[in-house]
Amino acid sequence: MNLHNKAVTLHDMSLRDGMHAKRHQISLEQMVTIASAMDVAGMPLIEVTHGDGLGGSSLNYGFPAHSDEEYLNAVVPKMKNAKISALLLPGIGTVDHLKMAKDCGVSTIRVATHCTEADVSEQHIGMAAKMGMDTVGFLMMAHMISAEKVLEQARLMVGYGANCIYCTDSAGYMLPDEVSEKIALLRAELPKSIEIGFHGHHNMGMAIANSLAAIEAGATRIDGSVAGLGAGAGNTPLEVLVAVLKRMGATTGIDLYQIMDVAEDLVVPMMDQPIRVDRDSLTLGYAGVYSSFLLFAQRAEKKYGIQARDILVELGRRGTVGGQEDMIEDLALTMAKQKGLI
Ligand SMILES: C[C@H](O)CC(=O)C(=O)O
Ligand SMILES: [Mn+2]
Repeated sequence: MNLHNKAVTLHDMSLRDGMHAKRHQISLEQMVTIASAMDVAGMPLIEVTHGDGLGGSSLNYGFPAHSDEEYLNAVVPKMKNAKISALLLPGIGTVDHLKMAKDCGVSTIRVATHCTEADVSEQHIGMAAKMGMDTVGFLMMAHMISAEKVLEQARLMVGYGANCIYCTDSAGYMLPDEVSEKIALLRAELPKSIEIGFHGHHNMGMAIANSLAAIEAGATRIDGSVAGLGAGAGNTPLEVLVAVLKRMGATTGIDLYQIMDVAEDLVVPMMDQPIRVDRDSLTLGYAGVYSSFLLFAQRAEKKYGIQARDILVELGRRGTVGGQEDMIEDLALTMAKQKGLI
């Protein structure tokens, strides 16, 4: 693979996807300290919001330690070079949330939909683009559909005004060949002015390999998390990706030793549990399940005595997608009744 002199924009998720792993309980001080250290290390883009994006605070998704507005107002003014992004899932985040984020100084808005539902992003993408924001269409659970279907949905988002399209492996299910196929088709068929991005999860141990496959196929924006802090087995560990890209001659603008230190000294000590490929997170990848379902399934295991792995396999078999968090407890209850446990 020849990535010599290839410029890659890395985008940190530890303070947004990592919110899932932290049950949305990151303090303002932790947000500011970690974001500031990443800024100094040269991280160009950092995402800050509830794990489920703007407006995610709810019984269904979990109540955070602070509101999105509080997090953004704490972090944005402290950034010297890094830009701050916010995620928005139409139906959870509203147009008012979008305006609030813009007023707080957010520069990049990432409008996320299930991979077959790009049509619900028209209003939010349209408004973000009109406000002059870097506007990203983020197609989640992209393993569930063919490359041609991803392209069809991406074209809708581009038509609404997105200047960048993400192929998102929310379940950490994809293997490098699938990433290559999907990214290559997007790159070949979308206008050259549209950037392509990839967001991976490490549930099958493939996050670095998949990110490299994405770059080789034409992606220029790659998501990851310092120390991998993210849902499931976490996101692509950025300090590792920086080291790999450096060895391959690609450029990220990030200082390797500084980002290693952010991972080791700031992010790892904040983890509530090790973020690793274990039997439950591996099951997410193997069965193609939305990564943020992990802690919900583990809580249901404690409550109803059904193994999280069995719950996750059944969620995969049923083809559940993001937004169906309330089904997890319901399913565990049904399984427990069937087994005569309650
Ligand atoms: C709301 C999800 O956590 C977005 C994401 O990071 C993914 O689909 O993966
Ligand atoms: Mn994710």
